[in-house]
Amino acid sequence: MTADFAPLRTERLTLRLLQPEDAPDLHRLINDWDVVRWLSRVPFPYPRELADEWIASTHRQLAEGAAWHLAIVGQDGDTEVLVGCVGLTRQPETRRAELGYWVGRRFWGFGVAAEAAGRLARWGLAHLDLDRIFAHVLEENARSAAVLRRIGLAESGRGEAQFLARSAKLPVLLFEGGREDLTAPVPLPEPPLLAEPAPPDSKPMMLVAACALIDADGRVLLARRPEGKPMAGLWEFPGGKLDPGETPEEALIRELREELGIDVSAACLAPFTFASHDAGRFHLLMPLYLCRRWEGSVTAREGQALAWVRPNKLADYAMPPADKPLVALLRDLL
Ligand SMILES: Nc1nc2c([nH]c(=O)n2[C@H]2C[C@H](O)[C@@H](COP(=O)(O)OP(=O)(O)OP(=O)(O)O)O2)c(=O)[nH]1
Repeated sequence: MTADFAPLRTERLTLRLLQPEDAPDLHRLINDWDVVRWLSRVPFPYPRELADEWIASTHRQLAEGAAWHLAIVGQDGDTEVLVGCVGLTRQPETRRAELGYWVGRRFWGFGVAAEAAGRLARWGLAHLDLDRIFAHVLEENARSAAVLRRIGLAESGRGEAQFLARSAKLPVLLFEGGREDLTAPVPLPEPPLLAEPAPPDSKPMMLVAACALIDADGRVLLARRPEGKPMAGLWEFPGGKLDPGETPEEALIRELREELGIDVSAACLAPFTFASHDAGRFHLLMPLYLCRRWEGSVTAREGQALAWVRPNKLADYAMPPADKPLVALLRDLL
């Protein structure tokens, strides 16, 4: 079974598919008691053939959508260097996945694990059907617990896990987090204010215009919030924040052209309903329009995933909390 995966990059690292040629380096790095003693499912000594088998199995699991185990590689001049591995394993029948990683001893102390694990976890929440990431670490593994905290997971309890290399069940700390915990800190843009000046202790109001595009079959277009934005991975109605001085219709015409490459006229935007939602740091006010006519064909201009969804299937798509009441109204209408 062959797998395909576009490498993920971070400031210093690349996360890519493991290749058969990585086996000797992988074996050298992992066949080290100081690495293996912290890992639950890895034997010690680590047989050389196991490196080949493991690499082949990562391709199978990735092709099946069961797990994404990747090589962490760094750059030493022009040479690529294997540093460790990081993986996400889907828990069957849930929207949860387990995060795991290890880093070769000579690369410890540089923040590699947090950089790689944080990147893969955020990618998973943005691109796979996941809502929660969990992990466990040996109770005495303070270094790894610190990594998980640094990427945004919080301790959720205690348990026990079998540690193969130690032939023992040992106490572990459980960690868990969702997209609100794991989103990389993205500075929140200044929300456009509806009325100025606002009383000093009131929440800023963010005005966002959104549109349900409806095709000839009565399907609704949803777009997936890309990695790096707050709530990455959730599905939403196309649209965005109003620029200063814009009307909601002008903002939508601009956003639909920028995001989807289509031309819509104000006359084709029918006001439908609105969301008024306490979003924590601001209050979101979002008029939702319906649009059945546009020019051009809908294309993902910003690399975002798009889905044309039948009204009775809208509930299968995880959406921001503000959208929930809108979806119910839309389903009743269509
Ligand atoms: N477009 C859209 N935004 C939504 C929906 N539901 C919901 O809570 N929001 C929130 C998410 C964000 O906090 C806000 C939209 O802001 P955004 O950052 O995506 O907007 P934008 O396209 O102007 O983004 P940017 O230029 O600042 O990157 O509204 C929805 O269905 N569609």
